Amino acid sequence: MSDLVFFSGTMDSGKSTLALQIGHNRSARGLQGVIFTRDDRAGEGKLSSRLGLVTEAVEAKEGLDLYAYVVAVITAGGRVDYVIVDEAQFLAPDQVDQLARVVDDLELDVYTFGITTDFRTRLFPGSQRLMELADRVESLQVEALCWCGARATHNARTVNGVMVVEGAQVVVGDVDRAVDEIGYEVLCRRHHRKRATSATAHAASLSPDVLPVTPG
Ligand SMILES: Nc1ncnc2c1ncn2[C@@H]1O[C@H](COP(=O)(O)OP(=O)(O)O)[C@@H](O)[C@H]1O
Ligand SMILES: Cc1cn([C@H]2C[C@H](O)[C@@H](COP(=O)(O)O)O2)c(=O)[nH]c1=O
Repeated sequence: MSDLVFFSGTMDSGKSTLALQIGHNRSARGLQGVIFTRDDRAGEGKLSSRLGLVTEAVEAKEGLDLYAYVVAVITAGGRVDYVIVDEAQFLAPDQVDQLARVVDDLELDVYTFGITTDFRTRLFPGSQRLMELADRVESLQVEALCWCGARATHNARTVNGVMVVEGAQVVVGDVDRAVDEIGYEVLCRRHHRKRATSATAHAASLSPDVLPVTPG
């Protein structure tokens, strides 16, 4: 029985690393997969992890029919044993339906990886459709942490270290950007609600208002 699996987690929780590991373990046993990605930080047609590993992938551009692509590979004499999709939050809902068809009609396992919610805590359309259709939704074992030490559950977008709540849903970026660039920071829900990033929390702790009063 084949499955559509959605591995979801915050940014920086090891999703791309796991995608690469799943692909590696299968190819080490002679299996062949199709790897899709969309808007990876490393560039078009790349699946990259912060651990430094990167592999070639098919860019799942807007309008690419993922089911038709896999069928075309098989029709051309290629072998497909499984499908991996990274940055799956960026897929259109139709493309997720096409992946479900790959599972049901071609009887292939499809492993998808992505963040569920955007910087405003709203579901990405692709992630919403995955949660609706997936046979299994799996959380990553290596949890990312908020600056306070709690488990990070949400993704904040930052400019100069300050959390912003206006802007386009999709802005490709990373968690370790220079302060003057648009960046991201993972936070627990409490600190996402309070818009308290590590930079603003650090600044507040240094503020004279909250410094302990010393006698004399
Ligand atoms: N220098 C490092 N040493 C060990 N682990 C690292 C290092 N840099 C990044 N990582 C690990 O890589 C994870 C991010 O991996 P990645 O697959 O790129 O995440 P995601 O795809 O979820 O954004 C981090 O959570 C951390 O566990
Ligand atoms: C929260 C949020 C993120 N993004 C972008 C930023 C990155 O390019 C990817 C997530 O990649 P990762 O491998 O999980 O780190 O998504 C975005 O476009 N909009 C957002 O709201």
